[in-house]
Amino acid sequence: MLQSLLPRSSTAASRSARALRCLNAQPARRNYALQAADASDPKLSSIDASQLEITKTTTPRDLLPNDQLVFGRTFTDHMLSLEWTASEGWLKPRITPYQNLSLDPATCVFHYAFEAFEGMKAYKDKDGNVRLFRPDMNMARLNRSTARIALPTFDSEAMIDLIKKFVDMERRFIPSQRGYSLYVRPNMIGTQKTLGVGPPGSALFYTIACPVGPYYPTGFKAVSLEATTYAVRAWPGGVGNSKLGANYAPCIVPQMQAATRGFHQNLWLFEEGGEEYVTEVGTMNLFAAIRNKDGQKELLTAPLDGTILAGVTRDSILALARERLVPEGWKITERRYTMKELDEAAQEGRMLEVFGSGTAAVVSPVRKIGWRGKMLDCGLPDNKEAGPIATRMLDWMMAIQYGDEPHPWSVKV
Ligand SMILES: Cc1ncc(COP(=O)(O)O)c(C=O)c1O
Repeated sequence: MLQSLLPRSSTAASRSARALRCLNAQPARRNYALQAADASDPKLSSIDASQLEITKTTTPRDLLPNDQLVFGRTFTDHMLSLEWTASEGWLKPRITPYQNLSLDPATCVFHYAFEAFEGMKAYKDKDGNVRLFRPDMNMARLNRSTARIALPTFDSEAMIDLIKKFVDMERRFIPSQRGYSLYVRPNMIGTQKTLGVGPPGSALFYTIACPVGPYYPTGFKAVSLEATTYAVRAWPGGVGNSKLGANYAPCIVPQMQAATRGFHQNLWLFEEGGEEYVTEVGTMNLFAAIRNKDGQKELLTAPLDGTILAGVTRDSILALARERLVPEGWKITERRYTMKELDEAAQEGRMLEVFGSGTAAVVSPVRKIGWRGKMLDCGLPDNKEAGPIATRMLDWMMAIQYGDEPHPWSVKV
């Protein structure tokens, strides 16, 4: 047993030593986020983007009519790939025709879930320019995720350059209409052929992309959530703040069970000291707008304590709220809050609105939350599908994403 836990090479040994130092360096309780991957050996994370080799497809795909685009079903012509080995680091980047991977059945990703991914979007602006939204945030998060599972880290800037080149090659797949975009899925897997449990000696980074339509083709649709009280998604010291494939498969059964009771999604709680803290939804962070007991309007969301994903949309909404809602008298808070607190606010008529935030929908208004046999009314009038804050946030975010409002978050490819 001990043998199988030992690193396979001195490079792997120094990588695990660094990872351990990261873990041991965690200071106070509840600050479990791993350090950024800049602790890694620069030689093993550097990428030479100038070596990019491009092989264009000879069989370009037909474009689907916009109304037939389904998230994650149809992909573009090409993919970006980079292989990594523990002895050589990142090898020459390649853009090739989209193709199957060929991996040995003993490859470690299939057995021990060495996989981390990202989700980001490219938008076409009114002048035809293609724009990525805060790709630096996605790459920083992927580096944190891969570092957590002993996969290699990488030079974010060079990777963004490569992703820009890839997205630019696929620009014909991005419809010009407002609401459409290209969903970009960077992914990293451990590719070493071994059943030994240890840090992978080789890895593959690849990025694929699929054109997607507007999340709300006919306007907002508010959702219902069921607070899950019999299962936990993440816990202090765990990996809930990493975007690992292994975090998603276990969430499907509670999601299906919520669906059998008529809810759109389940809401993850974390119970501690007899309190049930609100954390996040399947693929969204959660915001609640309440009038607090002092009479002030407060927009609150769970803190980055290691148990939730640090959403790029969450961060953007917080920044916009601090810039644009605080002058209107709002208090913006990242703090732990409980179902009891939401229930009280709902009963006392202080619940203003609740919405999820994520790359897919930007904001997803919530009408009600089922919790321990109760149904919390989140404050939306029956004839409305979204509250004013969710509506304004969507407008503000889209203006930046589609380049209508010049902003440093929107990066031209
Ligand atoms: C678990 C989880 N929480 C939150 C989010 C929202 O993150 P982002 O705003 O970066 O899309 C996602 C989506 O990636 C997610 O999978």
